[in-house]
Amino acid sequence: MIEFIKCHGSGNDFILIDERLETYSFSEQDRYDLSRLLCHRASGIGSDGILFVLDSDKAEARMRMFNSDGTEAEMCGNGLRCVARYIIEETGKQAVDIETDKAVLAVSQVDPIYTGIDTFSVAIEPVSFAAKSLPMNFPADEAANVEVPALSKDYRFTALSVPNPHIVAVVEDYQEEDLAAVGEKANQLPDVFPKGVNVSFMKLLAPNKVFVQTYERGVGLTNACGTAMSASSLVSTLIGGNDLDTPIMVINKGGLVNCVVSKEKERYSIQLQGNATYVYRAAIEVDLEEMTWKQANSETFDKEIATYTQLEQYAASQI
Ligand SMILES: N[C@@H](CCC[C@H](N)C(=O)O)C(=O)O
Repeated sequence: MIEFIKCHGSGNDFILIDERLETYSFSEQDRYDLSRLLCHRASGIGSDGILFVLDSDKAEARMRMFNSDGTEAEMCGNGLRCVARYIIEETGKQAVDIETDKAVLAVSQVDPIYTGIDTFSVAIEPVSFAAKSLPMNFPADEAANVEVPALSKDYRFTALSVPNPHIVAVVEDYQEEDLAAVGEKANQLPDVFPKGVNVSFMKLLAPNKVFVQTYERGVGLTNACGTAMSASSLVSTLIGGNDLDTPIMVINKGGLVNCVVSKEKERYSIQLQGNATYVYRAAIEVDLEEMTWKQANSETFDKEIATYTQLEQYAASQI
């Protein structure tokens, strides 16, 4: 029997499982199997990934994030906001640290980005433009607004890790199929991106306002990707579209977030601020040998779902 919360950040949806609550004692294979079984949109619960919450000796808790294909990511921005809410509500503190794969990150509850939406801010770091940090095999140390001939002749990309790997193209307009095709191809080029890569198309809408959509490694097209919106905000700032230390409104297919890009002694960091909405809480019986599951009970969060619909409508009106 596994208890979980179905939640989302900007429509990027997750199954949050607190491994500390029960003695689940998942093995690495179990986490891989659970992700493939439960995230499946047709035969599972359906989600972009699973957020496992664990004990930490460095922070209030630890987050591990698995994509729907069972691979583990170094970081997940929208997911971290959901885990931030969970731990902040559990501890009653307004700010805590959460351990992630590559860093211990500060998270806090902040002023709402939209009326009635509890809002959480998470640090997105470390940031690196070194091609090897993704890793990306590229003839120069950095790939800033470059053509990647093996990938596409139509777009130019900037590569950065935050710390999961991203490439961002600034586009005027695009068809979703084009993003899907480029994203799929990028994740079939192990000679260029040995660990795969998240691919984003960003439109500059106005000063401090952008639209971002992402083909996520291990998932495919998603409503939003928090680390991608953070990476894109940084890229847009570097090309002069946005200001440092100023909220950038990032519209996405599932809503909107604010990203604040800062620079201290040549080091960039980003604050990603947005919703962490609970959709329902449930318990399921899972048989990992048979790879089957069945739902035992559930409780939905109707009020916050309804409030989030208003934010979605507002976001759509901003494009
Ligand atoms: N949706 C996430 C990122 C999830 C991981 C990504 N697919 C990867 O493999 O790096 C986010 O909100 O950042």
